[in-house]
Amino acid sequence: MANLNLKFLIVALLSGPMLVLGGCQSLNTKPEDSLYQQLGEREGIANVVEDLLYLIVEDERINHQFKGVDVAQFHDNLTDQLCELSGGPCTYTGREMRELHADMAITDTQFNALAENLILAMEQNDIPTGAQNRLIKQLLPLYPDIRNL
Ligand code: HEM
Repeated sequence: MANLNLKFLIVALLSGPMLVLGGCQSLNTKPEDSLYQQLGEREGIANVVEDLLYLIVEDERINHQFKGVDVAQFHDNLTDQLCELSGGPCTYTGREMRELHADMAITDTQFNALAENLILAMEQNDIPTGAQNRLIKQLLPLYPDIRNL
């Protein structure tokens, strides 16, 4: 998993699970639910971000990058960002993505590790697979800024 290519991850995330599990979604999710609602609104997103933080701390591929980070602020800002990106009534007020990550020399492996942990955190919070895929898709445009490309 550590060497997983981003493209492979995305293709796997967007095609495989959707095809295999897409049919199941309709059993427990109303099609008109917005992504924000499927994530459990701001409270649900805050729970996902909290679990993501625990997973980051355990993950030796990326935890060194987070030493000294203000955890409460990180939690608040990432929650607002995911809330806004999922169509919720939040406004991300933190610093711009490129500026924040510019000095971190983030690799593809590290980017994928964070995406993988976010998916695991969503799994832990019983977020439907289709909603997981849709959130990851919303994050893809941030990739060049976070990788400083
Ligand atoms: C889709 C991927 C990512 C998203 C959406 C994202 C989002 C964010 C957001 C919203 C913040 C602001 C939090 C704050 O104000 O404290 C932030 C900060 C930060 N991010 Fe990311 N990030 C991503 C990937 C990564 C990766 C892969 C790493 C390192 C492996 C990383 C390391 C950090 C660190 C260390 C900070 C704190 C910077 C500081 O306080 O100066 N991020 N990120």
